[in-house]
Amino acid sequence: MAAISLRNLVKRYPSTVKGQKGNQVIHGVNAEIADGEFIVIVGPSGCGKSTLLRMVAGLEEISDGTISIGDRVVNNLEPAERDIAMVFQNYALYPHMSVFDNMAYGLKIAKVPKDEIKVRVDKAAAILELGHLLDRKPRQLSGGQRQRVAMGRAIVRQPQVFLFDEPLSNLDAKLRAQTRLEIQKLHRELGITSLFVTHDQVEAMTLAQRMIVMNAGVMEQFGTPQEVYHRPASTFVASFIGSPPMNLLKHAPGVKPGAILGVRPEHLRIASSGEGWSARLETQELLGAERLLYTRVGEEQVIVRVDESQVTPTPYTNGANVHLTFASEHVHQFDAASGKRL
Ligand SMILES: Nc1ncnc2c1ncn2[C@@H]1O[C@H](COP(=O)(O)OP(=O)(O)OP(=O)(O)O)[C@@H](O)[C@H]1O
Repeated sequence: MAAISLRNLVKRYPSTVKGQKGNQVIHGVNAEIADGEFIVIVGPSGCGKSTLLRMVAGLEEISDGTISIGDRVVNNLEPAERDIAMVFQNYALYPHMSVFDNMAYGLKIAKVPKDEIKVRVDKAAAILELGHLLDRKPRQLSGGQRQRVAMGRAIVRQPQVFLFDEPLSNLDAKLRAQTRLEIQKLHRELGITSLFVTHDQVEAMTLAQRMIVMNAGVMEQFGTPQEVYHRPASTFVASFIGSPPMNLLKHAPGVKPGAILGVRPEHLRIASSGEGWSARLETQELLGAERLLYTRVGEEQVIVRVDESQVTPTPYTNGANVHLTFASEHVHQFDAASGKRL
């Protein structure tokens, strides 16, 4: 196991057009990751999260800055010398090999003795409940089972660091939720420092001990899921984490000039009369246990999320004039120009 240190990390891809400047996709990322931590790197498509992970893995050259794993700077080390194991989105299993051989392959190459290989594969198979599938070929497995074999192959190597690149995105919603729990359990048992890339904020919130929120190659925030949800560092983080996203208003009553006021849909209350912002209820969606109310305050849309079990005896009527209130501790203020938290 090992800590990971990312210092002033920069990635520029060379231009494919001769004479043109390259494309910078990572802009000076700094992060100190403790030994044994589970870190999720989250952000929208194209924000640079895979590039960041691949730089740690040694699959992409580092343009500037340093990466350390444990007490070694790894910038110039080959992937095989970095003591990491990576789990990919497409599992990358060998189709002609059995589950056992897929898990054992890396160890065979590394010339680990045969009986030691058997001990390690059997142990990983037991942890992942793959023991009864060791003779099967990948095509005879379900997507979730293939995913576990890919994890097993990483575990048997007993690396210092696990790197996961969207490993759950090929699974259906139910299996994804179940595999999330398995990954959490695995991390509790093995305690190996892990970097996990996803574009899915629910995956990030539920798996991360701390999360790195990326936007256009910049680290917008590095914090626990609670910090990121309760104290988003920018309007980007505020609207990326949380569903539906935080309401961000420029013109509502009480918003200072040059500022943006943020309040989450779940922190707004709705009443037919009284104090607060005057709003018009335009439309609504019933999600089961919750209802989303789409209102308009002046020119701006404000979404309110209400718990269905607390619906008032008077039904919410589209077109009605309503009042929105919120507690002051739930208000977030951002600078309108930079988007940063004030
Ligand atoms: N080999 C390359 N050459 C040039 N540009 C690249 C290369 N690989 C990636 N990029 C660019 O770098 C940026 C970051 O890509 P990256 O794959 O890291 O994003 P991502 O956040 O992982 O996205 P996704 O979730 O879609 O996989 C993108 O703008 C992409 O177009």
